[in-house]
Amino acid sequence: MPASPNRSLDLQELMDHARRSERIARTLFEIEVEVMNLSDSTAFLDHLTDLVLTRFGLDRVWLVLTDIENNQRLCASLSQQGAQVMIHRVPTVDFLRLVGNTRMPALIDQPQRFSQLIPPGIRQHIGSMAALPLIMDDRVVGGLCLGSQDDQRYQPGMESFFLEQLAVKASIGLTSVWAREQLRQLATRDPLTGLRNRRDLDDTMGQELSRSRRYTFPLSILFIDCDDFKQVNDTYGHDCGDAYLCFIGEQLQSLLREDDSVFRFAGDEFVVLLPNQDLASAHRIGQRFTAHFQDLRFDWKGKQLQATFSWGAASSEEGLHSPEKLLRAADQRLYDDKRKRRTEPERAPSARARSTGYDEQL
Ligand SMILES: Nc1nc2c(ncn2[C@@H]2O[C@H](COP(=O)(O)OP(=O)(O)OP(=O)(O)O)[C@@H](O)[C@H]2O)c(=O)[nH]1
Repeated sequence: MPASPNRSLDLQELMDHARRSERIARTLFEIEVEVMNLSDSTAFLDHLTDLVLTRFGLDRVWLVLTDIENNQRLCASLSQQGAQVMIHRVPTVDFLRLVGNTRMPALIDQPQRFSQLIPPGIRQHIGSMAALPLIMDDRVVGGLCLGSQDDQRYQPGMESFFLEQLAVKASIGLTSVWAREQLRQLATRDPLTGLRNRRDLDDTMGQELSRSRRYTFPLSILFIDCDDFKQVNDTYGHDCGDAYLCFIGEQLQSLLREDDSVFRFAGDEFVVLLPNQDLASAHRIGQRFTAHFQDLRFDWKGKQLQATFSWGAASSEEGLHSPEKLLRAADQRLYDDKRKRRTEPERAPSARARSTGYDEQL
């Protein structure tokens, strides 16, 4: 029996709908494949928002993050890594009041009523939007927001199956990439100072030495050890000692170029890696550190403490081509320096011998 005109139209509509669904499912799959192996949350979110924006022809895509504790660290990490994604912070109570805690996409065709969810600079461009809940460790941490100038594109009650899928994929992806990032952080960072740790130093030195051989440039290091640090702990307590180490780490880091890195080697010892710098420039940098700390005081509850340290330099240009040889040579020179400073204080006065006129000296 021939199909009635109405029936063939329904069938056509059905087929169009099926094709459209297939295209969306394929695009979602392609996006998932493109972001699944990214190694940090910045790359993941930058890439994801960019792909969603372009592949689905949206006008704006941004991230809303609530003020729960875990988000502070995520935000700090995103800003440190120079994330491009637009991030809008919203108090948790306001987010849940506007979007609800149903874990379903919120479809919004009256953005003026939801303006708190939209970064001020783009409010005039949003006619309708979808806020897809982002869930990490079973908590709503914010939303991936898709905005269109078209005020009909998202309307409450419309079919949202693919938006739900995108919300789940984004949540799973972000949770997994953030967990990997945290693990990496634990493995390579010193928990007290936040500096790179000794394990990372071993790996990085090996890589930098290979690079220095391949491209024939020197790799130099500075080994730094605080003077009389035990006295800081004994006099002012362990908390003060901890803060003192953080202070030294921050100061060293602030004095270095982008290519150079500072590591906490152990206790009160730090190592600075100077790729493409010869022994003479390592010496200049060591002297610069000493001069910088001479004029600086560490403030501990109103007491002004002077931080001093000894250092030794070593370089691959001296024929030291393994991490162990470089570290051993620099460590030996550091202790020569320390001994000299103690036996000949007038040549290199240590903090104990120096009169600074400040409240406290070490
Ligand atoms: N507060 C604090 N102290 C630490 C930490 N790690 C190691 N220490 C302490 O650092 C001190 C290092 O002492 P020493 O190796 O004798 O070094 P020093 O007192 O600087 O003496 P010299 O190196 O000879 O100038 C020890 O008392 C350790 O307990 C830490 O993470 N925090």
